[in-house]
Amino acid sequence: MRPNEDALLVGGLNVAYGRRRIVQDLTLPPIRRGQVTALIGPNGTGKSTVLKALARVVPSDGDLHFGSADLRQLSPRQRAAMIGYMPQVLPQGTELTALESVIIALKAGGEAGNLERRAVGVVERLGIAELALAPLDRLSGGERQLVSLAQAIARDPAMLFLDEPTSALDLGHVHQVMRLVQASARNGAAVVIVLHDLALAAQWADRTIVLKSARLHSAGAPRDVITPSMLADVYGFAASVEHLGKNLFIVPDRGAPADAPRSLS
Ligand SMILES: Nc1ncnc2c1ncn2[C@@H]1O[C@H](COP(=O)(O)OP(=O)(O)OP(=O)(O)O)[C@@H](O)[C@H]1O
Repeated sequence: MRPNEDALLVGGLNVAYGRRRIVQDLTLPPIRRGQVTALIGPNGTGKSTVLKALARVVPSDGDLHFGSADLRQLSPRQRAAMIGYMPQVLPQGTELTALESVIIALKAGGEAGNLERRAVGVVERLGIAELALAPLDRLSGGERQLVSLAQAIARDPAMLFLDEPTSALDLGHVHQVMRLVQASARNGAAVVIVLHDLALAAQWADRTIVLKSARLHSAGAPRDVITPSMLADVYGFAASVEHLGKNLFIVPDRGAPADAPRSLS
């Protein structure tokens, strides 16, 4: 693959859990700096697995390049400095405070200086300064998600990979987080965000990548990709779709066949 200074290039990606192959020979369109790319698709279709491979938290084969950097060759410290990753399932069983967890995230990337002040700045950006000294295990699900996002963005990484970062958040926090995610992209990060909420993807994403059975189904601007035929083909869901500016309305078809349980892809 030719280096592209402005994009993350993913080619011929293979990921397995033990002997179970999940992703085979997946090539994605360039994931550009400065843009928010939404990764969408049904349950079990491989979105989190792809994100983990990009974040280098699971091993993979294939090409993963960001500019001239081969992501598969990065040391743990280089990886931590370049990549911010927020997992779908948040770690449990830690007595760390929110602030300590952000300081650790800064240290992992080799940051020096007054890390406490930096960490306070990060939690303030997310509006969770009052949680700074709370042990993580005593936070609510949504609060914990906000702290996890603080850890991911703390180093202002060049690549930000977020797995359903708003799934536990209320309406106000959802939009606060999406504004922050968009600002990271506009500051030059390549952002990939797994979302189930297609309206959110339409509102905030510049590009959309659709996975079906761990394969690339389609990609492009949300209004070009989120269409009735995609919903039928990928989700088995009959609906009409209206894009009004950045707002998306999905109206299920009347008389659509009664929902039979659908097997996971
Ligand atoms: N640690 C694991 N070990 C074995 N199989 C796994 C593991 N994690 C995920 N899988 C399997 O890999 C497939 C893809 O899972 P993945 O979590 O990537 O899907 P997803 O698209 O993110 O799903 P969802 O939208 O439900 O979160 C599923 O069949 C799942 O059962």
